[in-house]
Amino acid sequence: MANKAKTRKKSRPDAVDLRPDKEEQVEMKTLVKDERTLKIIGAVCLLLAIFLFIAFSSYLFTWKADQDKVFRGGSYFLFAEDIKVANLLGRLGAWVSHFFFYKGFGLASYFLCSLFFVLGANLLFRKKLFRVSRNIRYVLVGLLYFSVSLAFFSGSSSFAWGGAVGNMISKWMTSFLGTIGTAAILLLGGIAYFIWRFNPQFDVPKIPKLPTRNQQSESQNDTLTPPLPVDEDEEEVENSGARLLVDETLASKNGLKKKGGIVVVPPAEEEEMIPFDIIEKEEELVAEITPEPEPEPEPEPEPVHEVKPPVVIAPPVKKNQPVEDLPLEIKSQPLSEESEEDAVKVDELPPYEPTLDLRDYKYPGLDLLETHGSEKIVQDPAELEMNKNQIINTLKNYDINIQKISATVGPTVTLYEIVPAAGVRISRIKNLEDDIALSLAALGIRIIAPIPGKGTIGIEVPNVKKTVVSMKTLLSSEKFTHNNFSLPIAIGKKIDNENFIVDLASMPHLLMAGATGQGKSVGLNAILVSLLYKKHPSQLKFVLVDPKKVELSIYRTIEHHFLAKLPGEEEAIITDTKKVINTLNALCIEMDNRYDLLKEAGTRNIKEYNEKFIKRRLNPQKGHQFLPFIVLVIDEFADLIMTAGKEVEMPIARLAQLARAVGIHLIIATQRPSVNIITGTIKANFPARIAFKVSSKIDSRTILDAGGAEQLIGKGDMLISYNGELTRLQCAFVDTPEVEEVTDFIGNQRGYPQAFLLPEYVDEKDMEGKDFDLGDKDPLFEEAARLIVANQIGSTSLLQRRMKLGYNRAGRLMDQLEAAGVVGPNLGSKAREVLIKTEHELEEFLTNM
Ligand SMILES: Nc1ncnc2c1ncn2[C@@H]1O[C@H](COP(=O)(O)OP(=O)(O)OP(=O)(O)O)[C@@H](O)[C@H]1O
Repeated sequence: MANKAKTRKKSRPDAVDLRPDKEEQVEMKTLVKDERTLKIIGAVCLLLAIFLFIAFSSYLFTWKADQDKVFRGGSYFLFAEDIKVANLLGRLGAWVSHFFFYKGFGLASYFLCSLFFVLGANLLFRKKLFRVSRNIRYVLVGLLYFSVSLAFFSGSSSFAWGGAVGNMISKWMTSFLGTIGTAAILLLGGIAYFIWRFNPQFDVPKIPKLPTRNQQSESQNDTLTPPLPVDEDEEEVENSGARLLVDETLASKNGLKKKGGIVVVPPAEEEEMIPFDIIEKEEELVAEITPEPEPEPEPEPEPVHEVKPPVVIAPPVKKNQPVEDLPLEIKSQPLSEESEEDAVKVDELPPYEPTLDLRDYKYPGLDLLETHGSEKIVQDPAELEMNKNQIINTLKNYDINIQKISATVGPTVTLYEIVPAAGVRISRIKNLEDDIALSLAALGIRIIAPIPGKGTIGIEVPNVKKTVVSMKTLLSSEKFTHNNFSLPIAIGKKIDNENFIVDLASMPHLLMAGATGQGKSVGLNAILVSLLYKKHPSQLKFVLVDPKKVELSIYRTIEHHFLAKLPGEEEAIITDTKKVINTLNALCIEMDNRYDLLKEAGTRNIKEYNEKFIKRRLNPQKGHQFLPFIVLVIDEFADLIMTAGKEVEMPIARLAQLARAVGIHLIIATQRPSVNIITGTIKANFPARIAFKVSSKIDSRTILDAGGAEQLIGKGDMLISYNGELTRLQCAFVDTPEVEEVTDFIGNQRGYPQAFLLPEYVDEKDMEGKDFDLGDKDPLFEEAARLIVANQIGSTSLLQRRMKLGYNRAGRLMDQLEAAGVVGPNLGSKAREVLIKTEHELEEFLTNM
C-alpha cells in the first residue's frame, strides 16, 4: 500500500498552478474526459462506420455512373446542386467512396468501417468490448496487404480494386522484384499470417512398419517398466541426433526401434507425439454494470414503528466477569410504544425491515471503480510452445516421460498439466522439483505433484505478460451479483480464470500473511470493498484495528454507517494496543450477549435468530434486536502479539472458536508469519488462510502448512487454503483512490447518529486497589446484601437487573460485599460464592457491622 499515502497527500498548489489558462486547460480536460462527451463521440463513430459501409457498398454498384461526375465536378462537386449521383448516400457518399476506393485503398477501405465501429462501440458502451490497439494493427496491415494484393492480382481492371495506394506499391514491387517475386512475397505474407494466427498442425503421413515379433513383446514389457539407464549404445544413438520418444506405448505401436528399454526416434518426431492442448475457459458472464446489490426496500406504509438505530447501552464489564454477570440493556427499535398490547398484535404487523434504518441509503455503484489494464488474458502461442518444449526436455533429462501435456493460461501464471507416462513415479517428480525449477530458469515455478483428485502433475510458470484482475470485473460478475452468501467476498481469479468468490461467514475466519509489498493491503481492501458493495449499514459492522495507523484510515469516513467502536471512544479505528485489548474483550462480551439472546430465542445461529426477529417473533422489549454481522479486521497482528502477547491472543482465540454462530468473523493480517506470531492456538482456529509471497519456505509452512508461498511472484499472486484445498489466485486489484471514492460515496450519505457501540469493558486492573472503607459504604449496601443472600447468587447483573443500577455502581457494590465477606472472590465465568447462607445470619451480620 505504498502508493496510498502518496495519493492522499496533495501538495499545496503554488501560484503558478492557479493561472487562469491553466484552469481553462483543466476544464477542457474534464470536459473531454466527461463520460457524456465520450459517449457522444462513440455514437458519432458508430454512425460514421454505418455511413461508410453504406456508401462503399453502394459505390460497388454505382461507381461507373458516378465516377465521371466526381471527376468533372472537381473541388466543387460536393456543392454542385445540379449534379445528380446514383450513390445511396448522395454526393457526399459518392465523393467519400471515390476518395477511399479510387484514391486510397480500393476494396480494402472496408477495414475503415471496422475501425470506426470498434471505437464507437467501446466509447458508447463504456466497456472494452474490442481491443482497439489490436484492431488498429489489423486495419493498418489489412489496408496495406489487401490493397497491394488486389491491385497486383486484378491487373489493369477499370475498377479500382486496390486503389491508388495499392496500385502504386504494387507497381513499385513489380519493378523491384518482378512479377513472380511480387506474387511470391504476397502469397508468403498471406500464408505466414495464417500460420501465425491459427498455428495449423501439418502432419507428415507416417509409413506404418510392421513390427517384428521380438519388438512386439519388448514393447509390451517396456510400457510397464520404468526406463532403464542409458547404456553406451544409447549414448551413441543420442549423440548421433536420435532422441528419446516420450510415449513408449505410442512408439511401439508405430513399430519404432528400441534399445535397452528406451525407444528411439528421429528428433523431429518427438514433440509431435505428445499431444499439447491449450485449455481456454470461457470468461464468466458479466452482469450489468450498475447492479443494485439488494432491492431497495419498499417504504413502510404505516409509521407505527418508527425505526431507530439500535443503541446498545451495555454497562462497563470487568475482565473475566462471568457471562451470567453481564447485564445487557438494549434500547432498540421498539416494537411499538405500548409493547404489551402490541406483542399480541404481532401477527398483523409487516415483517421487520432492518434496512429501513437508513431507508435512503444507496449502494455504491461500479462506476466508482476502475478497470485496470486490458483485462483480457494474453496468450502468446510462442511463449506457450517454448515453455512446453522446455518442460518436456527438462523432464526428459531426468528420464521422466510424458504422455500428454496441456496448458491453462491464467492472469499471472500458466498451468502446464502433465500426464506422466505409465510407470513414472510421481514422488520422483516431486523430489526433482528444485532441479526442474532451476532448469526452467523462471522465478515463481511451482510444481504440484500430483494435482489433487487428478493424478496429473502441474507445473505453474509465470507469464511474461501478466494481467491485472480489476475489482470492478469481479464485482460485476454474475457470481458476485447473484449469490445468497451472507458475507460475499470477491478475492481474485483462479488460474482457469474462474472468479473466486466465497462466503466469509462460512470460512469463518481468515488469516492473511505476506512479506511487505506483496499485496496484503490490496487484498484486505478487496475484501472490505466487496462487503461494502453487498451489505447495508444495518447488516454489517466492522471493527478495524490498525496498529500501523495508515492502512485502514481510509475507512474513517464510513464510521456512522459501517464501523463499530467502544463507548466513549473518539476514533473508531483502533490504533492503540491497550484499546485493542479492551475492544477484543468487548467483542467477547458482545459474543456472550448474543449467545444469551440466541438461547432465549431458541435459535442456533444468527441467521435463524434474525429470521425470527424479522418475522417479529422476538420482543425488542426483552432485549432482542436485529443483529448485524461484525467483521473484525486486524491489519498488523505481529505488532499486537509482540506488545500484548496473551492478552491479545486469548480473546482472539476465544472469538475464533465461538463467534461464528453469532455472526462475528475475524480477518487477521500479518507481515511476519512466524510461529511466535501465528501460534498454534491461533492457527487451529483459522481454517481459511491466505499467503501472499513470503520470504521463506518455513514462513509458507507456518501459514499454509505447505510450501509454495515463497515461490509466488508478488503483486497479488497468492495461495489460499480453504476447505482443505490449496488454490493459487491472482488477487483482485483495487487502488487506494478507488477505495476512497467508495468510502466517500457512502460517507456522504445520511448515516446513524454515531458508530455502532460495542459493550463497555473495564479492565479489572483499573478497578483494583480501590479498598473498601466500611464507613464509606454504599447506601444500597444492605439492600444488595439481602438480595444476594436471598437468591444465593453472587452476580453483578442480578444487582443491576433487580435494583435497576448501572454497571459501575453494581460492580462497586459487589466489591464492597466481597470486602465485607458477604460474597467470595470473582470466579471468572461463574457467579461468586455467597458466604452468608441465611437471611437470619445476614441480619445478625449487618447489625454487628
Ligand atoms: N492484486 C494486485 N494486482 C496488481 N498489483 C498489485 C496487487 N496487489 C498489490 N499490487 C501492487 O503491489 C503494491 C504493494 O501492494 P500492497 O500495498 O498491498 O502491499 P502490502 O503487502 O500491503 O505491503 P505493506 O505490508 O508494506 O503495506 C501495490 O501498490 C500494487 O502496485
